[in-house]
Amino acid sequence: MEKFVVVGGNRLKGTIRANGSKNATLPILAATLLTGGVCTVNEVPRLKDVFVMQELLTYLGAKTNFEGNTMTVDCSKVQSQEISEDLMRKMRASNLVMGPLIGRFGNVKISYPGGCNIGSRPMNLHLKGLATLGANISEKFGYISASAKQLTGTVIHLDVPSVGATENLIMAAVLAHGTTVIRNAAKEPEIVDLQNFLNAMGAKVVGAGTDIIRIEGVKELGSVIHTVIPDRIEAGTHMVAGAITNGDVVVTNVIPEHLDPLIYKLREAGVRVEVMDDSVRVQGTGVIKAVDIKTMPYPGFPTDMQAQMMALMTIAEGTSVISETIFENRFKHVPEFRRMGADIRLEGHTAIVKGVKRLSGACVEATDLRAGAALILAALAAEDGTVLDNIEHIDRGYERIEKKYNALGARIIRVNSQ
Ligand SMILES: CC(=O)N[C@H]1[C@@H](OP(=O)(O)OP(=O)(O)OC[C@H]2O[C@@H](n3ccc(=O)[nH]c3=O)[C@H](O)[C@@H]2O)O[C@H](CO)[C@@H](O)[C@@H]1O
Ligand SMILES: C=C(OP(=O)(O)O)C(=O)O
Repeated sequence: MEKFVVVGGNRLKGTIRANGSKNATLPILAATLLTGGVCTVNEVPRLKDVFVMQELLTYLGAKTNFEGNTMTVDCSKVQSQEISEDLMRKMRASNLVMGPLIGRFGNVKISYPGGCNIGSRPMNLHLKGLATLGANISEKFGYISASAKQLTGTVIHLDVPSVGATENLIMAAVLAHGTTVIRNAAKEPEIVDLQNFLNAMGAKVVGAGTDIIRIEGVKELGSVIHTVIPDRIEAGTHMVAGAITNGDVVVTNVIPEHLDPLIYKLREAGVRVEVMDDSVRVQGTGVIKAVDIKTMPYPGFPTDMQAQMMALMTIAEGTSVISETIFENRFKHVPEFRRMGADIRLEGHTAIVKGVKRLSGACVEATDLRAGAALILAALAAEDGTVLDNIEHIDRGYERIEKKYNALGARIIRVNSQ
């Protein structure tokens, strides 16, 4: 078990590069299962979740090679086979192998990936969509089986714009017979990246980035070389790091448009944000004003930035109202912030954050990935030292975050604790 010891109070200054997007990489790696060709994927972040996806692909018979930030995957020898609980439970996003496996092989059996710390995260929309495409679905003893002689294109209307369901259904439909239309699809940039990856393999997908996606089935897909988009959530976290320490931070390798909801909120909060072609500069102005936040599907304010923004609001002037509308249990960081002196009241899915002058260091726990990142941010701004436990959650989504922040003037030490 490892912990972070964070010595707060240093202004972060300098340039920091965001990696390729975790949430774009995971479906893209799952999509390599759709072809017998060789897929080369650049800008793959070296994260725990990515290693789990690599392990899953290898288990299914793929040959993978991961050097630097490039992964090559050869799925020519892959067979669809039952994936057991121990592998599926390692990561929620394991469910993304479902669409490609049924699409290419006509059958898939996986253990339920289960819920997680931020909510119950059901799979009903994935399964309903696959059934609409013609799959027979059964659920028994925590396993989901789906099979179909040939999936057939159809119209699927999603009750809510689920990112994962949209991705799984696109991947299932690319080799289906005929045309599939997904309505009320999720519009996240990661779905556009998946579309670009699939089309480069020979698929015919249009509409990603809007709420109607049209997929014309093709007979087979081939080899591809693709570069993953920058991670807007990692970049956003670094931007808040600049703001919360009253620093001056340039974040490179970003697509600024993907950061719009955050850029506008930070400006509203009194932080200076300058947008360049593929970088953003965040400068503290000595004042942080309270702003209200409501998480929404893209292009709304991302739920994956809610905890980090709450960290900033804990030391804002005034009272901020933060509403979480995507996940029912994504306020587990609140008691941890309170340990650091934050003044936060919870009313259902809303947090009322009354800014305090200063946070103080404490022993706190990362309850999930973004909660952990948010606690690092709070600790950077706090008086005294903070000890942050359960940092394996943070390693799921940030590659050696302490190294990156220390290069900007932070003091974060990774320690082994038994
Ligand atoms: C690997 C990855 O890309 N993860 C992201 C993805 O997760 P993920 O794809 O799991 O999130 P979804 O978009 O599916 O979830 C959105 C909402 O839909 C609900 N839902 C989802 C599926 C379903 O079958 N039934 C159902 O009710 C969920 O409970 C949640 O309330 O999008 C989330 C929302 O932007 C992000 O927080 C995650 O970081
Ligand atoms: C919730 C997240 O990821 P996942 O969907 O993989 O749990 C996240 O990246 O913040």
